[in-house]
Amino acid sequence: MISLKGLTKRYGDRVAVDDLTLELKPGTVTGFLGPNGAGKSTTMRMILGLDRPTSGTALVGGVPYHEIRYPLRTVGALLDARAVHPGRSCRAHLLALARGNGITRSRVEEVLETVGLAGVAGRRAGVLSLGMSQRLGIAAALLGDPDVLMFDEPVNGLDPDGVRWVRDLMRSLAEQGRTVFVSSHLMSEMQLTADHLVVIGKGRLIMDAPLAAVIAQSSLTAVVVRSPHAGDLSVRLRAAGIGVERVGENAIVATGAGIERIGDLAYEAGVRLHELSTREASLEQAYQELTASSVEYGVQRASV
Ligand SMILES: Nc1ncnc2c1ncn2[C@@H]1O[C@H](COP(=O)(O)OP(=O)(O)OP(=O)(O)O)[C@@H](O)[C@H]1O
Repeated sequence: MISLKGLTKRYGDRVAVDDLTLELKPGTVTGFLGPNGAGKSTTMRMILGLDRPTSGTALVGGVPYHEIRYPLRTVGALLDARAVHPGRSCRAHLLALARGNGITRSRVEEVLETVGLAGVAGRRAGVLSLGMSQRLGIAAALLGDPDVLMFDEPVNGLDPDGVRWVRDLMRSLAEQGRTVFVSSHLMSEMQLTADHLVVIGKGRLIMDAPLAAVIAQSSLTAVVVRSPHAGDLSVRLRAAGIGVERVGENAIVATGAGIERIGDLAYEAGVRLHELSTREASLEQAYQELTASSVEYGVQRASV
């Protein structure tokens, strides 16, 4: 479990993280989303004791990171895959981390196997591809078999098989009851991986909700209705405050209410239905709506 209370970081007069209060639950993959510069890495760095909060607290399993005796056995993290001594082999890098945390040699071999680096364990970290470096970073995070795992952009540089492997790994870590906190800009991937989402913009919390709720609240999530009495039903739905768009003689797209409510209203109105289905927004669409006013470093959309 990770708990943030009023977590704030200022650099001069710039507020990188602004009063974040959150609880990240075990058994869940929580996706951490936000535009460039939103404060995701700074938040993760404060949880790991690498940056000092200006105010507020970040606790892992109820205590600040610096009070944890064997940190790698409590929280594993991948922040910057390239932050490894370039002259050290993969195995030597992991052995050095293991020694400081009371972790066995055999565990090093085990995680090398898990991340698919056993065959190149003797290779120097400095000559690894970005994807292999990511795998080494993930191995380091897994080393202490921790209950809490944090990954900053873990699929960066991975090929499609690697991306899928990370997705399956995150899911299985959560299924084992661990707390998994992962940042990414790849919305399609997050939609497949995360149960819960935390969205921030300009350091502030925008949303802390289950994935399904984030998608449901999008204005692009709608209910599609086909009925031979679409006109009558439109009047009825509008009277109930529901957004209605006619899309052809017999079809309606309704927004602002769930499928159950629309079905009930149709039933009450005695209107026969030939289709009642949900058209879900993608996470990408929901995310864009949520963060539209928080994008600092965006480019203007090209008009075609
Ligand atoms: N050491 C630092 N000194 C000054 N400003 C910093 C420092 N580290 C981060 N910042 C600023 O804090 C803000 C948040 O940065 P951060 O790297 O946490 O964002 P992010 O959400 O991880 O972005 P990205 O998606 O681009 O990785 C940015 O405006 C950044 O310029």
